[in-house]
Amino acid sequence: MSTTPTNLIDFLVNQANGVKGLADLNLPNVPPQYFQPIQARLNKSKIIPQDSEQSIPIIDFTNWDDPEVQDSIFSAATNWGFFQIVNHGIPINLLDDLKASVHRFFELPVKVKKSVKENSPPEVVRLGTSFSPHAESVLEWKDYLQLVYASVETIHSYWPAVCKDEALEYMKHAEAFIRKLLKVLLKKLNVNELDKEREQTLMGAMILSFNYYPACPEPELVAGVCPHSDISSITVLLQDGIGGLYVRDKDGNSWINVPPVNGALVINIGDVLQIMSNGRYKSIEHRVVANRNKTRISMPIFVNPTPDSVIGPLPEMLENGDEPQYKQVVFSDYFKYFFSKGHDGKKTIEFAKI
Ligand SMILES: O=C(O)CCC(=O)C(=O)O
Ligand SMILES: [Fe+2]
Repeated sequence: MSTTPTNLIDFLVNQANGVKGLADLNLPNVPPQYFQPIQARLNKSKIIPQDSEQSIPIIDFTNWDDPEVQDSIFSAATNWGFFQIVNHGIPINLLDDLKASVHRFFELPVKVKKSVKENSPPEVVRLGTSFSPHAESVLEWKDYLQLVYASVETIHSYWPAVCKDEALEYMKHAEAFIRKLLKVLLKKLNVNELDKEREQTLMGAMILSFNYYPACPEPELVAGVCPHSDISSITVLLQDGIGGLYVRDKDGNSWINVPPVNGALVINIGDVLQIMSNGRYKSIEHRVVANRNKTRISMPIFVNPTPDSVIGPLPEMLENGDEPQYKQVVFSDYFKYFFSKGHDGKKTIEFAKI
């Protein structure tokens, strides 16, 4: 019978087995390095039942120019910080092809993944497990591949062949959708034009991430992802049909499921847009639970500023005399701070608070 590898971090990280390699050993129990403290676990009493009044809004984007549609986006971003979009204009078959390519990538032999890990420049492709294995006290039950949306030449040189075409095709379509959505979100903050400089600040650096959560023998003890808010301006997430994403409720103590909706994209406001909107839009905490029987995948696009962008409340948000709640920060400093610790709820944004 298999046993837990003696040097777990070496097995997971250096040998590039990831938590998928651990799950493939079919151990009956989870190694203690994955045990969440009891008070941090998501038990049923903290989950709001699915049929309750409270659920994340679902918005049809077909007529995105229509003021009513724009109002519903504004209201979702203000009151929820999370919503789902259907009819976003990205062909459904591209979403399905992308999901298939994610499975293909993670099912590659470990030696191939190890070579991806060792031979890719980290500013273009990163393969990893958990969140910050060297900085966090408890590991997360997740592997990931991050593909930076760089120049076409760089993409062709470094994105892994098994998923390159699908990922690139998806990103080309997603980029057009993201520009429209940001236009709406900014228009509602009295910013009528998305000039080149603002575009760089809002969406100058995008990362497509593949998250892989293998089936877990003891899901109640672990976290797929611990509570955190994203540092992006927005995140555009495609999830498969398994489910497992939860959003913190306004009351602060309970969690609301984001149910998989076929063909939908889950949008959440990130810290950058909370800061730029001077707190009008909310970057809400979310987390992922592991599944006992099934592997789950999700594919977020982190729509980030370029590293040298300076982030702060938009002048338009201070015109009527409102006090700024946040100072100006360089995005690369904010990014470094986020990764210098484990996932830690809404703590990162303290870095920018006045
Ligand atoms: O897998 C998910 O549904 C969400 C993942 C997530 O929150 C993240 O990668 O930041
Ligand atoms: Fe997230």
